[in-house]
Amino acid sequence: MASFVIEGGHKLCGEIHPQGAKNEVLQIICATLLTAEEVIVNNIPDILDVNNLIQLMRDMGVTVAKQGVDTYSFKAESVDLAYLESDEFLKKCSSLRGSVMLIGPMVARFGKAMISKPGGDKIGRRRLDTHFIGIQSLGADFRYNDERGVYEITADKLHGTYMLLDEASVTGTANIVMAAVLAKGTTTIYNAACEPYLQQLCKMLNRMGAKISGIASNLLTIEGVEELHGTQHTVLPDMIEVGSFIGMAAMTKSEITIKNVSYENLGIIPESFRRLGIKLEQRGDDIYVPAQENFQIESFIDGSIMTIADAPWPGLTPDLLSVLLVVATQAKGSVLIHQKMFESRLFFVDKLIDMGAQIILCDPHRAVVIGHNHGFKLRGGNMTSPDIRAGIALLIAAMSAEGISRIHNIEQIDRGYQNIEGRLNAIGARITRI
Ligand SMILES: CC(=O)N[C@H]1[C@@H](OP(=O)(O)OP(=O)(O)OC[C@H]2O[C@@H](n3ccc(=O)[nH]c3=O)[C@H](O)[C@@H]2O)O[C@H](CO)[C@@H](O)[C@@H]1O
Ligand SMILES: C=C(OP(=O)(O)O)C(=O)O
Repeated sequence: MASFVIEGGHKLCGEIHPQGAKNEVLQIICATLLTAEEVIVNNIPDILDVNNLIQLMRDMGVTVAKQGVDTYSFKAESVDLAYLESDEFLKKCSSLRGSVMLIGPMVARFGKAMISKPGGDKIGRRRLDTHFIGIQSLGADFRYNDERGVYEITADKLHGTYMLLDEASVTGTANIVMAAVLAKGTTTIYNAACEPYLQQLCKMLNRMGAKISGIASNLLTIEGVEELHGTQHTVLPDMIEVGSFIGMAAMTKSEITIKNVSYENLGIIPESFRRLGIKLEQRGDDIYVPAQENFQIESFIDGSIMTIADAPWPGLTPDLLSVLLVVATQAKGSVLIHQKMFESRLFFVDKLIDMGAQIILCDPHRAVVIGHNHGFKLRGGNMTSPDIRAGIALLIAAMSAEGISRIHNIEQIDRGYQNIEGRLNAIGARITRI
C-alpha cells in the first residue's frame, strides 16, 4: 500500500489541465464491444480503474492498441466467451465497478454475459436492481450461481420495450442503453440518468449507427439497429477533477487557472462553489480562481443556513460533496452537507475533526460544517483514504494544513486521479509518494 507525505501550507500557482473523465471513459470502453470494427478513443486518463478495464478488455480477446499518449484503439472482432467463465475474469470484475457495464454490450452482441459482484468504492449499499430489471425487461435471462457467487445473463435476441427506471442510475442507464441499441424494436427509458457521461455515450453510439433520441433528457428513445460500426470519440474533461482543483485553490488561498474545462458540461458545479463564497471566473473555456484570503458561505434568501445536497443530474453530483465539505471547513459561516445518495461517504470527517475542523456528523448522511474563516489552520495528520473522493478531500486538507501529513491507501486516489502528485507539485504543492 503506497502513501503520500504532504508538506502543508504551500500555495499553488499557474495552470492545470484536467484529465479525461473517469466515469465517462468506463462507459465508452465497454461500448466498444458493440462493434467488430475499430473504435478510437482520445483523452483516456492514465488511472488505475481505466487501466484495469483496458487490461480486462485485452484478456477478453479485444485487440487494444495504444496509438498516442492518451489515445487507444479497440477492435472487438471476437470475444473469448470461455474466458468470461474463468475465475480470473470474475475476480478482476469484482475489483472494478465499471466492469458491470460489460453486461449490456455483451448480452446485446454475443447473447451472454457473466458478472460477479462488482467492486468500486465502499461507500454504502450499491445495488444493481436498476441494471438487472432493465436488461431483464429487454428479454434477458438472469441466473445467479450461488456456489460461485456470479450472475449468468443470457438472451437469444433482446426486444425493445418501455421502462420506467426505479432510480436514475448512472451506470444502470448506460448498461440498458448499450443493450437496447442492438435490440429488436424500440426501447423507451424514462427516469434515465442524463449526466454528460451518458450524453457522450449516446452521441458516440449514434456515430456508430445507433438511433438514440432524447439525449441530455431523462426520456431516451432507442430504435434498435442490426449492427454498429467503428468511430472516433474524445472523452470530456473530468468534471470531478475540475471541482477538486477549485477546492484546492480555495483552501490554499491560491491563484490558478484550470484549462479547457468544457464549461458548458459542468452543470451546477461552479455555482455550488460560488455558494460557499469562492470566486471563480469563466475565461473562454478555462476557469480562473483568484487568490482569496477569505470566502463567506451564502445563506438562503430567507436567511436560513445553506444546505448543499446531491441530486441526480442536472443536480449536484455526489462525487463532489467530500470536496465541498472540506472546503467549507475554512469558509466563513456554516453549511449543512447532505449526502442523500450514499450512506457511508461522510465517515471520513472524523479525520478532518482530528485535524482541527469543526464538524458535527449528524448521521451517516448529514454533516454540519462550521468554518474557521482561515483563522485557524488545520493540523497535519496521519490518515487512511477510505474512498476515492474522501481521499482527494483529505489531500486538499493536508495541502492546506500546518505541518506534515501522511495519507495511506492512496491506491484509492490513483483509481481516479492521474499522476496527481506530479501535476500538483508542478504548480507548487509538496507531495511525495512513498
Ligand atoms: C463508475 C461510475 O460512473 N460511478 C458513478 C456512478 O455510480 P453508480 O452508477 O454505481 O451509481 P448509481 O447512479 O446507480 O447510484 C448511486 C447511489 O445513489 C442512489 N440514487 C441514485 C439515483 C437516484 O435517483 N436516487 C438515488 O438515491 C443509489 O441508490 C445509489 O446508492 O454514479 C454515482 C452517482 O452519481 C457516482 O457517485 C459514481 O461515481
Ligand atoms: C464512487 C466513485 O467511483 P466508483 O463508482 O467507481 O466506485 C467515484 O468516482 O466517485
